[in-house]
Amino acid sequence: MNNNRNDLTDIQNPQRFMTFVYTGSLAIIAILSIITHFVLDSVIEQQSQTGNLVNKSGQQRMLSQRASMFAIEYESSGSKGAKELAESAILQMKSNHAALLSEHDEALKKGLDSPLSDELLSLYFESPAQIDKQIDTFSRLISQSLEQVPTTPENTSEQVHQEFLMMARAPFLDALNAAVEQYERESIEKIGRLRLVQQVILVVVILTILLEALFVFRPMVARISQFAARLQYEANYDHLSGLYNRRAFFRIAEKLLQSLRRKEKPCSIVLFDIDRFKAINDNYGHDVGDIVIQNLAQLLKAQLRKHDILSRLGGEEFILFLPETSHQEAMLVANKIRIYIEDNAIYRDTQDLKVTVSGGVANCDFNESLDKSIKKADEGLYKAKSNGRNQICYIS
Ligand SMILES: Nc1nc2c(ncn2[C@@H]2O[C@H](COP(=O)(O)OP(=O)(O)OP(=O)(O)O)[C@@H](O)[C@H]2O)c(=O)[nH]1
Repeated sequence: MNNNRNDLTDIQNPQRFMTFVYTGSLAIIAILSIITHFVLDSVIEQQSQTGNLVNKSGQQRMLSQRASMFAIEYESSGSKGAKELAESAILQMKSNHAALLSEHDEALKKGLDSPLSDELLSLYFESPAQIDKQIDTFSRLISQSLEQVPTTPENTSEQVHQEFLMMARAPFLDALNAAVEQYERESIEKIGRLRLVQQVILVVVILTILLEALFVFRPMVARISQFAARLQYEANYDHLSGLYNRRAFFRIAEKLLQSLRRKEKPCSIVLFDIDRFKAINDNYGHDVGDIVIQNLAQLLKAQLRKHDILSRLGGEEFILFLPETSHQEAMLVANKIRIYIEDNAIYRDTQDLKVTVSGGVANCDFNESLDKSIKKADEGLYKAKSNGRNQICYIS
């Protein structure tokens, strides 16, 4: 028990310490959870942003085909509806193009590097794709074609028609296809990187929880158990002798007495008190007095049966509850102990220290309380002291 006491005394304020450790650990988990939440949030945001880019770039392909298809229809039929649909497709195409390049334009305006990858920059601005330029040319050609009055086939500008048709079929469509594929590739890479970050954070959170369980919660639970064990020990045991204290003695003896009453079995009380203990303290010091108490406790314990109850009532006074023992038997036991103590040194240093004890015996009357029986034993002890000490007296 001493070891436990040493372990616990290093904590000045255990309640505050445990609250601090507990809330600190939970705070770390909370912070990591918040980070995970934000990373997840940004994965979702990125997913929707990249999805949007891929979608817009895909739309460009469809719009180029749509614009050329309705422009041809307008040329051949003069349908106003076809003209409007072609114009709307071109407008939508320009607006998508502006949206796809908005971040790039913004960065250039601020004198910063373009956020677009080298591959996309090349697709938009360099030969052979030059999407930026091709969109411009394509929309201009479509607009020119729509400006013709398509009453007769002769009015149709064959050259313009051929040009945008060629564009819509080959280089422009190929460039737009390449852009969609590039956006898709970049989107997969970006989300892959974020997923990796998210997985790393998840592993860190799980590791933190495991480490906290091992190095914070486990030792904390061990300390709480030690603390509870210590409290329980102190509530029931006398710190000097290691015997039951007065409170525990009464609780256990009362219970035992009730059961013996039911079985109508006898039991006895013995009170022991060291003779002239004050002189031991005065002559050898209080520390030696303490050792005498401890040694006597061990000696008494060694003399008793397993079910006998021994307690230090206080000072140099000990009490014994002997179940299934008549007062005659109790007198024999008490005298045997008294003689043993008288004959053996209780403390050995430069010289042997011997002590004697006086005792009082009473039987537990089933019609009386435990207190009353103890009082009688105390009268016996008083009598033994008055008669010259080192003797046991019985009071009926
Ligand atoms: N060392 C030590 N002394 C204690 C402890 N508890 C009580 N005492 C001392 O025990 C002594 C008891 O003295 P008294 O009650 O006068 O009795 P006594 O000297 O034993 O004399 P008698 O009982 O009449 O034989 C006092 O000096 C107390 O200070 C303890 O835990 N340790």
